[in-house]
Amino acid sequence: MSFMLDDVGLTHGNGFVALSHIHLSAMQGESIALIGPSGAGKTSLLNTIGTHHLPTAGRMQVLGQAASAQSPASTLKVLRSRIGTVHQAAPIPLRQRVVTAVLAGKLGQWPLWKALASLAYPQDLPGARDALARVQLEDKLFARCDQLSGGQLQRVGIARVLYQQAELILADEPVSALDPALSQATVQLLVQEAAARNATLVASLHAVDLALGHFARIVGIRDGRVAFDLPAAQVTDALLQALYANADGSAVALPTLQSLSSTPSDEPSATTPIQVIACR
Ligand SMILES: Nc1ncnc2c1ncn2[C@@H]1O[C@H](COP(=O)(O)OP(=O)(O)OP(=O)(O)O)[C@@H](O)[C@H]1O
Repeated sequence: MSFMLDDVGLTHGNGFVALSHIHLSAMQGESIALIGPSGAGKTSLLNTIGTHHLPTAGRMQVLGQAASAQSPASTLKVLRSRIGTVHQAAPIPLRQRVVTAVLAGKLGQWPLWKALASLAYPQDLPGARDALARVQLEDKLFARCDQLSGGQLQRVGIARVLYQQAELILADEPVSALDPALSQATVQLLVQEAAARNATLVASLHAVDLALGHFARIVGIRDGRVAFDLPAAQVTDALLQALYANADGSAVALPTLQSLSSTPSDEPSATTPIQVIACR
């Protein structure tokens, strides 16, 4: 078992209930896409599995370890070093060099002396170069992060997780800053990487076609709850319509790679039809 959430709830400090009654588990090596409308709770769920938020209700186990608000900080620190996270906006100091940002993937696994030394003298140039080559950024090894575009920075965040070789990869909208072709290639890279190392991958995606095209298991999230948890081939158009429907029940066009890339805001276009090609 990679993780198990048993009736988990998450209430934020301001009293907002972001997640309720979540039952979700994954075997080691599974790849899962989280989909659902904006504000549904996908990021909250990923942050909870990653132990950055701890459940305020229910029980959670991650990588064989119980994780709760009562867990010792040292236990959570070790656990987090085994989890790789790709953020929507990579939390990378902009003055840092790309090589340092990638090598930071293993800071939690290295002894303190090596981690500190790596800040001044990068400790594993070939490893960083390899990871960057996989996201087509080999030539940016010594660039400063503030010289990169938003999409390049997002790919540096992905290279960092590839370098980390985590047992559990949590990717929160990992391709939101990439064009459709690069989005496809990058999601495929993450899925292939996880499969090759038997790592578990959970990715939240706005584009429904991207999720259905690359992931065997799809979890729909709405209003902080699991709306469905199904093999991609069993996710019907009716389920998707219900997942994304407006609060008054009226239908919306489903968000696709194409509609999202041609719409400046994160609102899906009202006209784009979706072509569902399920992953088998
Ligand atoms: N730290 C916080 N404190 C209070 N409320 C929060 C906090 N973080 C998130 N929320 C609220 O929880 C709800 C779920 O947010 P979340 O970011 O998990 O949704 P999401 O499905 O990832 O959305 P999106 O697709 O737009 O990124 C939202 O209403 C959000 O405003």
